[in-house]
Amino acid sequence: MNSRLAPGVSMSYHEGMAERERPLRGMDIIHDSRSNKGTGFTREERRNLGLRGLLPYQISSQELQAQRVMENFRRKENNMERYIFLRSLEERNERLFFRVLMDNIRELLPIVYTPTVGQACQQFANIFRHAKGFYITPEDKGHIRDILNNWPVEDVRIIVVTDGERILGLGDLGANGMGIPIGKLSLYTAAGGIDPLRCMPVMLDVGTDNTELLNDPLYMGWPHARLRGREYQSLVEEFVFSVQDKYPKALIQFEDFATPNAYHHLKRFRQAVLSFNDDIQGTAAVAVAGLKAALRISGTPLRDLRVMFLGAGSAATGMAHLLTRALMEAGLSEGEARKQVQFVDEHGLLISSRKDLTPQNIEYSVDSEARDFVSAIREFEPHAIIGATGVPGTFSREVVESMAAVQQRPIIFALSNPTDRAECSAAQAYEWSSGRAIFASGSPFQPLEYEGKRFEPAQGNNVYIFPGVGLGAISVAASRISDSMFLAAADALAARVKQEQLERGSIFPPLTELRNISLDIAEAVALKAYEQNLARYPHPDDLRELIQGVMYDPSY
Ligand SMILES: NC(=O)C1=CN([C@@H]2O[C@H](COP(=O)(O)OP(=O)(O)OC[C@H]3O[C@@H](n4cnc5c(N)ncnc54)[C@H](O)[C@@H]3O)[C@@H](O)[C@H]2O)C=CC1
Ligand SMILES: CC(=O)C(=O)O
Ligand SMILES: [Mg+2]
Repeated sequence: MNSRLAPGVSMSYHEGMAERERPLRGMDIIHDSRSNKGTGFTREERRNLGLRGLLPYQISSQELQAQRVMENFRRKENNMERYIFLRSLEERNERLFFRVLMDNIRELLPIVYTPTVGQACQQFANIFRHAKGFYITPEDKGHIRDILNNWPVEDVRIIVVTDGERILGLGDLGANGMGIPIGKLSLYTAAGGIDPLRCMPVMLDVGTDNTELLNDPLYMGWPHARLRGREYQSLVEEFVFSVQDKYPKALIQFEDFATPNAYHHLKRFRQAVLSFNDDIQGTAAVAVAGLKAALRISGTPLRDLRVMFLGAGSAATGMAHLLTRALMEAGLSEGEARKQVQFVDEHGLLISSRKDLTPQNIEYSVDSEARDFVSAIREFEPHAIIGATGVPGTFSREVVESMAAVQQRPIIFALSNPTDRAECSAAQAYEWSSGRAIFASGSPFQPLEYEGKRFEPAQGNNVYIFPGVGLGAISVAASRISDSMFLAAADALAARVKQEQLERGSIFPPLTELRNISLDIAEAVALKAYEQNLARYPHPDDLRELIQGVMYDPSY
């Protein structure tokens, strides 16, 4: 039993959580999205809360309201309209929004998340209706702790923060990137069962180098070139330590930072603060899980696995790092494991003589005659290629055919988001490999038929990982997040893949299982936290029951 408690950290998840809630009545309750039930208020509630006369007569069950929402949703003409519709629903009736999202996750995920959320970020200023989330600019320097008091919640547990510089594969979107923390946190609630009240989306609005945005009169961010260097780092530092002071139990998820900053923040804060980088670490866990499931199809032992990454930025190097750990668990030395991983980036194979390698690249650089992607594939004969470039078309026909020539069941992960940035489509991967590819993509592709056989392409996205990691970490008040937790998360995810799914070529469990997947991952992460002496709450009698007990239920 571990009962080390940090200052400000109480003995259990619920302790200290009660917010000073003002009793609402009448129109105020209807205008309060957290309390509002719309036509769902019962006759008695209508009498007691001063609602008589303010609502149409009929009382709708939440199920009926959800049905009405989905009918309206499906009538919308395009995905942006659907996105706006869902966000507006959230502003009116938060519980109904989450009910609908949880019950229709397959249909709604591509709207609140990739690909549509990418488009929503690009048009953020045009579709803006209602402030959501917390914005920090360089003008707040020295005052961040103060202004955090403006946030109306006393006990925040999950913060997703971005500075908007690398939004999906769409580049620098400045303050418009706020759509990403908002979207990720919707999934923390829908998949990870985190009460939305405990979630805080944050935009570190340090400007943008996107001149199109700077010249757009509708752009709403701090209208300057990006703050860089020391001033930038010290703003991030002030933010992190202000959050620690105000919310000592909160987990900070860094999201969509440009790679040098992503690694800088990870290195700077991972030991000091409960935090992780989703693009580096969450993506890594989903990739390792996907690879382990794919090897069940191809029959290759994990210790033999050779992987070639296209792209050598935060996502790819994060995956390589965790994969190396997984290979070491399978019995290889670190040196042997690294030899089974290679990278190709926009300048070709990462060879030791190159002068442009980052610290994360150098350890994987090789001595080879091959330079371009296809010749590197022919020489290395990888079992898997994993794309994280943000550049569509980079898994060309020649690339896929080369993979099909060296492997009977080539593993092809085109992980870049949104859909129009994917390295190749599902149809291309199946067609160019004569139906032999084991395929996954960051954004969803529809099921398809190839030569009479039905394929259900899997979505290899960190959405399978971060909600469970966050839930597990905060359920036991972990003091930090370790690599072993991500390996445990990957194993918990891979364990949920059933044989019949593998037969349809799908290497991740159905998205409809996201809540149970997150629960499994949370349990695995929490167990690791106890094992590594990183949990600050005492060990409960039944860990799974404890975690399940804190999961948010939007029903009324
Ligand atoms: N599926 C998922 O869960 C996730 C997907 N991603 C996606 O991964 C992509 C990359 O993200 P980061 O690694 O953070 O970006 P990054 O900018 O750090 O890395 C991009 C890498 O691609 C390389 N590259 C660019 N053009 C290339 C080309 N034509 N051929 C080969 N390599 C090329 C660059 O040299 C760089 O190494 C994004 O599209 C993002 O949406 C990121 C995180 C999670
Ligand atoms: C999924 C994700 O985190 C990304 O594309 O950046
Ligand atoms: Mg991301």
